[in-house]
Amino acid sequence: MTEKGLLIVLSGPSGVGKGTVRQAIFSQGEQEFMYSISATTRKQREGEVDGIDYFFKSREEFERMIEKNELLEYTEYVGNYYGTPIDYVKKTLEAGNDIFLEIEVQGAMQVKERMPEGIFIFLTPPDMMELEARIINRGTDASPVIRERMEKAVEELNLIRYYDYAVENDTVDNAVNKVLAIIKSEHLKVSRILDTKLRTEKE
Ligand SMILES: Nc1ncnc2c1ncn2[C@@H]1O[C@H](COP(=O)(O)OP(=O)(O)OP(=O)(O)O)[C@@H](O)[C@H]1O
Ligand SMILES: Nc1nc2c(ncn2[C@@H]2O[C@H](COP(=O)(O)O)[C@@H](O)[C@H]2O)c(=O)[nH]1
Repeated sequence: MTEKGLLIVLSGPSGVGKGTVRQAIFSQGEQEFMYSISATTRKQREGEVDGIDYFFKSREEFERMIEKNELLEYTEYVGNYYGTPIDYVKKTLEAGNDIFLEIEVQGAMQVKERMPEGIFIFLTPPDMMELEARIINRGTDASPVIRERMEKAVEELNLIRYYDYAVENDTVDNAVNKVLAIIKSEHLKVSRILDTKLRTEKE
Protein backbone atom coordinates (compact mmCIF):
# COMPACT_ATOMS: atom_id res chain seq x y z
CA MET A 1 0.00 0.00 0.00
CA THR A 2 1.34 3.48 -0.89
CA GLU A 3 1.78 5.84 2.05
CA LYS A 4 -0.46 8.87 1.50
CA GLY A 5 1.24 12.20 0.91
CA LEU A 6 1.08 15.15 3.30
CA LEU A 7 -1.32 18.02 2.82
CA ILE A 8 0.52 21.25 3.64
CA VAL A 9 -1.48 24.45 3.97
CA LEU A 10 0.40 27.77 4.06
CA SER A 11 -1.88 30.60 5.04
CA GLY A 12 -1.86 34.07 6.56
CA PRO A 13 -2.92 37.62 5.75
CA SER A 14 -2.64 39.14 2.31
CA GLY A 15 0.81 40.63 1.67
CA VAL A 16 2.59 38.69 4.42
CA GLY A 17 4.66 36.91 1.76
CA LYS A 18 2.95 33.52 1.23
CA GLY A 19 3.53 33.59 -2.51
CA THR A 20 7.12 34.74 -2.12
CA VAL A 21 7.92 32.03 0.42
CA ARG A 22 6.13 29.36 -1.63
CA GLN A 23 8.00 30.35 -4.80
CA ALA A 24 11.32 30.30 -2.94
CA ILE A 25 10.55 26.80 -1.65
CA PHE A 26 9.59 25.49 -5.06
CA SER A 27 12.50 27.18 -6.85
CA GLN A 28 14.93 25.23 -4.65
CA GLY A 29 13.75 22.21 -6.63
CA GLU A 30 14.72 19.67 -3.97
CA GLN A 31 11.20 19.13 -2.72
CA GLU A 32 8.99 16.48 -4.09
CA PHE A 33 5.70 18.13 -3.29
CA MET A 34 3.19 19.40 -5.80
CA TYR A 35 1.50 22.80 -5.86
CA SER A 36 -2.27 23.12 -5.90
CA ILE A 37 -3.23 25.75 -8.50
CA SER A 38 -6.30 27.68 -7.37
CA ALA A 39 -9.25 28.86 -9.44
CA THR A 40 -10.19 32.53 -9.18
CA THR A 41 -12.47 35.11 -10.73
CA ARG A 42 -9.90 37.84 -10.05
CA LYS A 43 -8.52 39.66 -13.10
CA GLN A 44 -5.24 38.29 -14.38
CA ARG A 45 -2.33 40.55 -13.31
CA GLU A 46 0.48 41.45 -15.64
CA GLY A 47 2.91 38.54 -15.83
CA GLU A 48 0.45 35.96 -14.49
CA VAL A 49 -0.16 32.89 -16.62
CA ASP A 50 -3.47 31.01 -16.78
CA GLY A 51 -2.97 27.43 -15.58
CA ILE A 52 0.29 28.28 -13.78
CA ASP A 53 -0.52 31.08 -11.35
CA TYR A 54 -4.27 30.47 -11.27
CA PHE A 55 -7.05 29.00 -13.37
CA PHE A 56 -8.78 32.27 -14.29
CA LYS A 57 -12.57 31.82 -14.43
CA SER A 58 -15.68 33.90 -15.02
CA ARG A 59 -18.13 34.11 -12.10
CA GLU A 60 -20.49 31.77 -13.97
CA GLU A 61 -17.75 29.18 -14.48
CA PHE A 62 -16.70 29.41 -10.84
CA GLU A 63 -20.28 29.07 -9.59
CA ARG A 64 -20.67 25.98 -11.78
CA MET A 65 -17.59 24.50 -10.06
CA ILE A 66 -19.22 25.18 -6.68
CA GLU A 67 -22.50 23.52 -7.75
CA LYS A 68 -20.66 20.46 -9.05
CA ASN A 69 -18.69 20.10 -5.77
CA GLU A 70 -15.42 20.49 -7.63
CA LEU A 71 -13.80 22.57 -4.89
CA LEU A 72 -12.23 21.42 -1.64
CA GLU A 73 -12.83 24.94 -0.28
CA TYR A 74 -13.69 28.33 -1.65
CA THR A 75 -14.23 31.86 -0.45
CA GLU A 76 -15.13 35.28 -1.68
CA TYR A 77 -12.18 37.49 -0.89
CA VAL A 78 -12.22 41.26 -1.55
CA GLY A 79 -14.87 40.88 -4.25
CA ASN A 80 -13.54 37.80 -6.03
CA TYR A 81 -13.92 34.06 -5.69
CA TYR A 82 -10.91 31.88 -4.90
CA GLY A 83 -11.02 28.10 -4.53
CA THR A 84 -9.03 24.87 -4.52
CA PRO A 85 -9.93 22.23 -7.13
CA ILE A 86 -10.46 19.03 -5.15
CA ASP A 87 -9.57 16.42 -7.77
CA TYR A 88 -5.89 17.31 -8.03
CA VAL A 89 -5.49 17.40 -4.24
CA LYS A 90 -7.04 13.96 -3.80
CA LYS A 91 -5.16 12.33 -6.67
CA THR A 92 -1.82 13.75 -5.54
CA LEU A 93 -2.26 12.54 -1.96
CA GLU A 94 -3.45 9.10 -3.06
CA ALA A 95 -0.38 8.75 -5.30
CA GLY A 96 1.73 9.26 -2.16
CA ASN A 97 2.91 12.78 -3.02
CA ASP A 98 2.75 15.85 -0.80
CA ILE A 99 0.60 18.75 -1.89
CA PHE A 100 1.11 22.38 -1.00
CA LEU A 101 -1.82 24.83 -0.75
CA GLU A 102 -1.23 28.57 -0.46
CA ILE A 103 -4.60 30.04 0.50
CA GLU A 104 -6.24 32.68 2.69
CA VAL A 105 -7.47 32.01 6.19
CA GLN A 106 -11.22 31.32 5.70
CA GLY A 107 -10.39 28.71 3.07
CA ALA A 108 -7.74 27.15 5.29
CA MET A 109 -10.34 26.75 8.05
CA GLN A 110 -12.64 24.92 5.60
CA VAL A 111 -9.80 22.58 4.64
CA LYS A 112 -9.14 21.93 8.33
CA GLU A 113 -12.78 20.86 8.77
CA ARG A 114 -12.61 18.45 5.84
CA MET A 115 -9.03 17.25 6.15
CA PRO A 116 -7.87 17.78 9.75
CA GLU A 117 -4.87 15.51 9.14
CA GLY A 118 -3.28 18.37 7.12
CA ILE A 119 -0.42 20.51 8.40
CA PHE A 120 -1.60 24.07 8.89
CA ILE A 121 1.06 26.79 8.91
CA PHE A 122 0.26 30.46 9.56
CA LEU A 123 2.74 32.96 8.19
CA THR A 124 2.92 36.12 10.32
CA PRO A 125 4.38 39.56 9.52
CA PRO A 126 7.00 41.09 11.84
CA ASP A 127 4.33 43.77 12.60
CA MET A 128 1.29 45.45 11.01
CA MET A 129 3.25 48.43 9.65
CA GLU A 130 5.57 46.10 7.80
CA LEU A 131 2.53 44.19 6.46
CA GLU A 132 1.02 47.38 5.06
CA ALA A 133 4.37 48.43 3.62
CA ARG A 134 4.65 45.08 1.82
CA ILE A 135 1.19 45.43 0.27
CA ILE A 136 1.85 49.03 -0.78
CA ASN A 137 5.31 48.29 -2.17
CA ARG A 138 4.01 45.32 -4.15
CA GLY A 139 2.09 47.91 -6.18
CA THR A 140 -0.74 45.61 -7.25
CA ASP A 141 -3.65 47.08 -5.27
CA ALA A 142 -5.43 50.43 -5.21
CA SER A 143 -5.80 52.27 -1.86
CA PRO A 144 -9.37 51.06 -1.06
CA VAL A 145 -8.32 47.44 -1.69
CA ILE A 146 -5.22 47.89 0.49
CA ARG A 147 -7.46 49.22 3.28
CA GLU A 148 -9.79 46.24 2.90
CA ARG A 149 -6.89 43.78 2.94
CA MET A 150 -5.49 45.40 6.12
CA GLU A 151 -8.90 45.26 7.85
CA LYS A 152 -9.19 41.60 6.94
CA ALA A 153 -5.68 40.95 8.23
CA VAL A 154 -6.68 42.00 11.74
CA GLU A 155 -9.59 39.47 11.73
CA GLU A 156 -7.38 36.78 10.21
CA LEU A 157 -4.68 37.12 12.85
CA ASN A 158 -7.29 36.14 15.45
CA LEU A 159 -7.56 32.70 13.86
CA ILE A 160 -3.89 31.87 14.38
CA ARG A 161 -4.80 29.61 17.33
CA TYR A 162 -6.39 27.06 15.00
CA TYR A 163 -3.09 26.44 13.22
CA ASP A 164 -0.48 23.81 13.99
CA TYR A 165 2.45 26.20 13.46
CA ALA A 166 3.13 29.95 13.26
CA VAL A 167 6.13 31.09 11.22
CA GLU A 168 7.30 34.69 11.18
CA ASN A 169 8.26 35.92 7.72
CA ASP A 170 11.00 38.29 8.82
CA THR A 171 13.34 37.32 6.02
CA VAL A 172 12.34 35.02 3.19
CA ASP A 173 15.29 32.70 3.90
CA ASN A 174 14.33 32.29 7.55
CA ALA A 175 10.68 31.60 6.71
CA VAL A 176 11.60 29.09 3.98
CA ASN A 177 13.95 27.22 6.32
CA LYS A 178 11.35 27.06 9.07
CA VAL A 179 8.59 25.82 6.75
CA LEU A 180 10.91 23.15 5.32
CA ALA A 181 11.96 22.07 8.82
CA ILE A 182 8.28 21.67 9.79
CA ILE A 183 7.55 19.52 6.75
CA LYS A 184 10.64 17.39 7.41
CA SER A 185 9.67 16.81 11.02
CA GLU A 186 6.09 15.91 10.04
CA HIS A 187 7.49 13.33 7.60
CA LEU A 188 9.61 11.85 10.39
CA LYS A 189 6.50 11.60 12.60
CA VAL A 190 4.63 9.69 9.88
CA SER A 191 7.60 7.34 9.35
CA ARG A 192 7.82 6.69 13.09
CA ILE A 193 4.09 5.90 13.28
CA LEU A 194 4.39 3.53 10.30
CA ASP A 195 7.47 1.83 11.81
CA THR A 196 5.64 1.25 15.08
CA LYS A 197 2.59 -0.06 13.21
CA LEU A 198 4.68 -2.52 11.17
CA ARG A 199 6.51 -3.69 14.31
CA THR A 200 3.23 -4.23 16.17
CA GLU A 201 1.74 -6.15 13.23
CA LYS A 202 4.80 -8.45 13.10
CA GLU A 203 4.70 -9.23 16.82
N1 LIG B 1 10.47 38.55 4.17
C1 LIG B 1 10.15 39.58 3.40
N2 LIG B 1 10.74 40.77 3.58
C2 LIG B 1 10.41 41.84 2.81
N3 LIG B 1 9.49 41.83 1.82
C3 LIG B 1 8.86 40.65 1.59
C4 LIG B 1 9.14 39.48 2.35
N4 LIG B 1 8.36 38.48 1.91
C5 LIG B 1 7.62 39.00 0.91
N5 LIG B 1 7.93 40.31 0.71
C6 LIG B 1 7.32 41.23 -0.26
O1 LIG B 1 6.00 41.53 0.21
C7 LIG B 1 5.09 41.68 -0.88
C8 LIG B 1 3.92 40.70 -0.68
O2 LIG B 1 4.40 39.38 -0.85
P1 LIG B 1 3.47 38.25 -1.49
O3 LIG B 1 2.80 38.77 -2.72
O4 LIG B 1 4.30 37.04 -1.59
O5 LIG B 1 2.38 38.10 -0.33
P2 LIG B 1 1.11 37.13 -0.24
O6 LIG B 1 0.95 36.80 1.18
O7 LIG B 1 1.25 36.00 -1.20
O8 LIG B 1 -0.01 38.11 -0.73
P3 LIG B 1 -1.48 37.74 -1.25
O9 LIG B 1 -2.10 36.95 -0.17
O10 LIG B 1 -2.13 39.10 -1.40
O11 LIG B 1 -1.34 37.02 -2.55
C9 LIG B 1 5.89 41.41 -2.15
O12 LIG B 1 6.26 42.62 -2.73
C10 LIG B 1 7.13 40.64 -1.65
O13 LIG B 1 8.25 40.86 -2.47
N1 LIG C 1 -9.42 30.38 0.14
C1 LIG C 1 -8.57 30.49 -0.88
N2 LIG C 1 -7.73 31.53 -0.94
C2 LIG C 1 -6.86 31.60 -1.96
C3 LIG C 1 -6.82 30.62 -2.95
N3 LIG C 1 -5.88 30.97 -3.85
C4 LIG C 1 -5.33 32.10 -3.42
N4 LIG C 1 -5.92 32.49 -2.28
C5 LIG C 1 -5.64 33.67 -1.45
O1 LIG C 1 -6.41 34.76 -1.89
C6 LIG C 1 -5.78 35.97 -1.46
C7 LIG C 1 -5.69 36.96 -2.58
O2 LIG C 1 -4.85 36.48 -3.59
P1 LIG C 1 -4.29 37.44 -4.74
O3 LIG C 1 -3.60 36.52 -5.70
O4 LIG C 1 -5.45 38.17 -5.32
O5 LIG C 1 -3.34 38.40 -4.06
C8 LIG C 1 -4.38 35.55 -0.98
O6 LIG C 1 -4.40 35.56 0.42
C9 LIG C 1 -4.22 34.15 -1.54
O7 LIG C 1 -3.36 33.37 -0.74
C10 LIG C 1 -7.73 29.53 -2.85
O8 LIG C 1 -7.78 28.62 -3.67
N5 LIG C 1 -8.57 29.53 -1.81
